[in-house]
Amino acid sequence: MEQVAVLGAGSWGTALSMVLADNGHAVRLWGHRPEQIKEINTKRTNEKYLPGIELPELIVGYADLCQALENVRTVVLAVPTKAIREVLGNVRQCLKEPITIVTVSKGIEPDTHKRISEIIEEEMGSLLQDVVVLSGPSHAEEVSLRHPTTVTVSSKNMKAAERIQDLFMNHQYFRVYTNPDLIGVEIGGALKNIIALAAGITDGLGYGDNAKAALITRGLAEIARLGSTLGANPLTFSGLTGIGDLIVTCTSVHSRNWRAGHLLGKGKKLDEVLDSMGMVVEGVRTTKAAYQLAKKLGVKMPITEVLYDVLFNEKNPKDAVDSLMSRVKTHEMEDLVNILDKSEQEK
Ligand SMILES: NC(=O)C1=CN([C@@H]2O[C@H](COP(=O)(O)OP(=O)(O)OC[C@H]3O[C@@H](n4cnc5c(N)ncnc54)[C@H](O)[C@@H]3O)[C@@H](O)[C@H]2O)C=CC1
Ligand SMILES: O=C(CO)COP(=O)(O)O
Repeated sequence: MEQVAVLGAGSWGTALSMVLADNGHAVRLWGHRPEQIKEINTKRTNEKYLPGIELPELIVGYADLCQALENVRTVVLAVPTKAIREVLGNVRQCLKEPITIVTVSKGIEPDTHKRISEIIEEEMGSLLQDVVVLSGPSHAEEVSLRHPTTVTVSSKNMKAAERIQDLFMNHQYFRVYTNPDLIGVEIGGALKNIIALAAGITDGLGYGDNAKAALITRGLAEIARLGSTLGANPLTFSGLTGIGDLIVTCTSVHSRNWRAGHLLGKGKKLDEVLDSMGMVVEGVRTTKAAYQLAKKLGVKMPITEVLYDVLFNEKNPKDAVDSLMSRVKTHEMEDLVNILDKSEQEK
C-alpha cells in the first residue's frame, strides 16, 4: 500500500481520496483552508463539497503542503486549472526527489493554450518523474456514493499510467482504463465543459432534448476537429474521455458547467452565476482558450464561437442559438471525410 498526497480538498480531490482509501492507501489530503482541514480530521466530513458523506479513516487532512509531500512519490493534483501554476510553485519548494503527478483537472490555459500535462512539465522540470492524466465521466458526488464509474488514464510513459491504473482501480465501483493518446484524453476532458455550458443554456431557455442531442453530437464534431488538428487520435473522442464525458456533463444536474449554463439561459449575468456556484466552472476559461486556439489554427468551432460571445461579449443566449441555426447549409460528415482524407494522405 502506498502513501499518496492529494492536493486540493474540493469535490474531486476528496472523492478520489475516498477511492484511494477504499483501496487501502494512506491519503494525505492537502487543502489551503485550515478550517476545512480541521473539519476533515475532526468530523470526518467535507460538508461544503460532499454533503452528508463520511470520510474513511485512511484520509488525513493536511494544512501544511510540505508536510503532506514528505516522502511521497505519487501526488494527485486536484485544484482548478487557474491555481495549478501557483500550487506547483509551492510544491517545488518542498521537494528533494522527483515525483509522479496524477492530474485530474480539466482545462486548457488561455493565452498559452497549454494542456495541463504541459503546464506540469514546464513548472516541475527535473522534479517530475512522470505525469499521468486521469479523466472520464465521473462526477464526484456519485463517486463518493460508490456508484459505478469508469475513467481513463494516459501518459507519455504507459508504464506510469498502468501503475496509476492499479492504484485507483476498485473492482466494486471504480474501473480504470488506459489510453496512450494523451492529447486526445486531455482535449476531450477540457472541451466537453464548453459544450456542457451550451447545453445548460439551451435547457435554461426552455428548449428540449432535440437541442441537447444536437449540441452533444455537433459539439463532439468540433472537439474532434480541434483535437485531431492538435495531434489527437480521432477515435479517442468516441471513448470515455470524449463522448462519455460529454454525455455526463451535458445531462447531469451535478455538472457545475451545465448548472452555470442553465442560469445563463435563465437570464442571469456571468458574474452573478459564478458568484453563486461556490465551485469551479472550468468551461468559462476553457472557452476563451479554445476560441483563441481555433482562430489561431483556422479550425471551425461554431458552438465555441457563439458561447464565447455569450460569455465575454454579452450576446443574448437566444440570439446565440438563432445564429447557430441560421448558419449556411453543410454536409454532416464533412469533418469525418476530412479527418479520413488526412489519415489516408499520412499513410
Ligand atoms: N467535481 C467533479 O466531479 C470533477 C472535477 N474535475 C476537475 O477537477 C478540478 C477540481 O474541481 P473540483 O474539485 O470539482 O473543484 P471544487 O471547486 O469543488 O474544489 C476546488 C478546490 O481547490 C481549492 N483551491 C482553489 N484555489 C486554490 C489555490 N490557489 N490553492 C490551493 N487550493 C485551491 C478550493 O479551495 C477547493 O477546495 C477541476 O479542474 C474540475 O474540472 C474532474 C472530474 C470530476
Ligand atoms: O468533469 C466532470 C465530470 O466528468 C465534472 O464536470 P463539472 O465540472 O461540470 O461538474
